[in-house]
Amino acid sequence: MTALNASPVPSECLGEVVLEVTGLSKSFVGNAVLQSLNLELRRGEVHALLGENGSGKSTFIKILSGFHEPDPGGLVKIAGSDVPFGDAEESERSGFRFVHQDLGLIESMKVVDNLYLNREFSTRFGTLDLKATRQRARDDLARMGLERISPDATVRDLAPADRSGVAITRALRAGSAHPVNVVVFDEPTATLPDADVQLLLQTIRRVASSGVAVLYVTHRLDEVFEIADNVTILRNGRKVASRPVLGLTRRDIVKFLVGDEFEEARAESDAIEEREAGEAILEVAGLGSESHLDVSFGVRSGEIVGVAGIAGSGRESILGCLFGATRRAHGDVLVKGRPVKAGSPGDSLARGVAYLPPDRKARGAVVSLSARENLALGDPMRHWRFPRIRRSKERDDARAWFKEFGVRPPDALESAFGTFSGGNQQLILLAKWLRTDPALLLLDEPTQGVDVGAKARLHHHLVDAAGAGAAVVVASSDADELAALCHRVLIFSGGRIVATLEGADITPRNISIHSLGSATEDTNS
Ligand SMILES: Nc1ncnc2c1ncn2[C@@H]1O[C@H](COP(=O)(O)OP(=O)(O)OP(=O)(O)O)[C@@H](O)[C@H]1O
Repeated sequence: MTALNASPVPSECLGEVVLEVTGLSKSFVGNAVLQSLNLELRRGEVHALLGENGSGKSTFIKILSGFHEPDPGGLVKIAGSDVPFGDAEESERSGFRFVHQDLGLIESMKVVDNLYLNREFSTRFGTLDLKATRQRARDDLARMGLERISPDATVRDLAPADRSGVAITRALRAGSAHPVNVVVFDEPTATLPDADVQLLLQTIRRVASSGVAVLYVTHRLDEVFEIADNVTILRNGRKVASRPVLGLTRRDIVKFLVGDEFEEARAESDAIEEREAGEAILEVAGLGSESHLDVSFGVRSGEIVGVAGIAGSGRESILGCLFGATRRAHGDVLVKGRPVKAGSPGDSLARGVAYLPPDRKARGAVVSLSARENLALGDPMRHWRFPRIRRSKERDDARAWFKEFGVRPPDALESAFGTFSGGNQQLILLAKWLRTDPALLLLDEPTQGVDVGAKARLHHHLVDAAGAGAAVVVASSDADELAALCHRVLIFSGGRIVATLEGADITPRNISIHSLGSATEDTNS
């Protein structure tokens, strides 16, 4: 067995219970978000943790990491010893390690510096022993099967999976005084392109087989079947299932996840159908930017157009550029036949363009304002009647959107945006823009971190918006999402549109093949 730990676990210990969680609960101001959770994790297993948005997954992880204290009465034991609550150092000492979606790497620095920031090895004269530090980096990366990563590479230049690999290596680096027992991955593949997902899953498998238990939080069901031995499913803070993956079907898992809403969510998703396209809403001609070369396309009223492509293809930045959030070097963007000024989000907004950026916390919302206030930001004067804004009308309006979108908790209108779970934040932001009846809706990764039920509801709202006459453009790394939603899919590669899929040709497989195929041609040329 490969030693990832400073003190490797003998192979006969594989299968031993390493984590025991008993009766763990957590309430926020009387709202019970985790209720009497019992869970066991064994050495060598990958244990998937699933649950709809707001079901309590992050709260559980935050208790394990020492960030939250649970309600009295719960117990967490690791390798037989009680873990004290509310103390991050104790959590690390007990052998918990965490790899969050936000990897926490300093992108402008080298791999070696990220791995050992403030933990370099020193010579006997007290100076830094750079040679020894670099060798340790090489050894630690090799233990993870990541020999391909140079300690001297700058993190920014690494492929996305390798960036995750560096974060994992850092979490498990040798030389730590405390053994590693449980590694928690929080949606590690959410922002990874398909091609990188496999590489990362291999690394995670390797971590588990070294004798630690892996807790793997995800919304992607395919990954559960690919990597997990066991799965636990939370609904509304309660465990509804915990069992081996073998023998479960995708349908079983979805049923556990959404309960009775299952048939409803499916029916909504099936409602997506072809519609007659109307007048031209968006016309893009010869657009060029730092990441784009001569991009031209149009979108008509009633159409939902997808944008696909691997990382670096131009897919991630085209919508921001159309909206004016980033620089346009040349080319024209017309909305309803009238030119939109380059680099001017204000002009785009004035023409009825709404933009949902991919990074909702940094650019999409004001996290300290309430959900109601964030909703109102899209159209702040809607309830203005001289001499003031009618707050009760604004509240009624927000309540109706919460209900319409199934935001949870349903009565938390006045809670700070930052206290909502990731998926519910996304629903609130989408509602904020749909509320403005935009002519053109530009959505970057609209369902990242959104669970299956909410995703179907969100898609349903987009279909409705298109049905009511909006033009919708969705850039997504999720081929299933584009295939389920779009009338047409533009495939980007090397900053250009290299293929357009329509009708029956829009399948997840075709989207992936075209995205990757064009990328290979580009590399060869
Ligand atoms: N600090 C807080 N104050 C009040 N309520 C909170 C706080 N943190 C979380 N919650 C609530 O607890 C519930 C569970 O949230 P949690 O973040 O654990 O869900 P999740 O399963 O991780 O969801 P997602 O998949 O969307 O990330 C949510 O209803 C959320 O609004």
